[in-house]
Amino acid sequence: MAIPYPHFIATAKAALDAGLHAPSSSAMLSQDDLKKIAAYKAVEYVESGMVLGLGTGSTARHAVDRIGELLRQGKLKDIIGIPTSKKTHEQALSLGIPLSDLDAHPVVDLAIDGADEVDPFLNLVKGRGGSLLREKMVEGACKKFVVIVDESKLVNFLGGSGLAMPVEVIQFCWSFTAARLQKLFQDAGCVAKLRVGEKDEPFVTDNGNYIVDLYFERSIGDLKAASDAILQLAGVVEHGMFLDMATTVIVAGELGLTVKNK
Ligand SMILES: O=C[C@H](O)[C@H](O)[C@H](O)COP(=O)(O)O
Repeated sequence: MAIPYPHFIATAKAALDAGLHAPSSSAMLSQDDLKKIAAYKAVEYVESGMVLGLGTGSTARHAVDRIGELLRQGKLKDIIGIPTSKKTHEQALSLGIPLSDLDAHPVVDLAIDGADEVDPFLNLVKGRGGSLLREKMVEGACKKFVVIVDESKLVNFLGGSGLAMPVEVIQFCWSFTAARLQKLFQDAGCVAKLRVGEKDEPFVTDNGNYIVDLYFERSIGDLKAASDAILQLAGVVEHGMFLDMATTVIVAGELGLTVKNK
């Protein structure tokens, strides 16, 4: 059940610190406000001394900002951040968050990150912003993975938004790999497209790879089977389905906050 904002805001110091005031109507909250509310709620899970996975994207950015702020205020101490992208690395550095990596810290206490889609079983699609491989490595190594979304990210089934399901592929013969991916899901009406960035050049990930976006007309059915089939293709590095990884999903919606636990 959703916690209505007036109640949440009256009881959550974090939201007040965020400069969010009890809304007289939900119309006062923008999508970015919702992302920020979810992010600040997630940061309540952070304790001094933790090794933290720092997510990527417009929602996770608020959580990283908040962690930096609490460190500056001395309300959090001895945090070590493991960034999931170059962009987050830069953001965390600029905030003075001490950073490390999985080589030095193979066990991560808690990761906080956004998602592009969340299904009713807390399976996710991630990577529409171009980060997925490092996210999957860091979030796969964490004891607790808190996902933060606004309610527009909720879907009945993965791929159900009609938007991309990203697959990171090596550059070599990417077109061959894209064709094989499309064939794999032809029953779901799959169309595979190379992601392009600025100047119509292929988008290149932090790891020097390309992304092939898969679009589905229908459900792909068994997600585990789909995941295994994708990963079996030589040329595929990783895909954006995060199955059975999230331990908590915090959803900020028009009517309030909902916390879903695995
Ligand atoms: O590639 C990007 C990451 O997977 C993001 O966490 C995901 O796309 C959600 O991003 P946003 O919070 O900007 O919607």
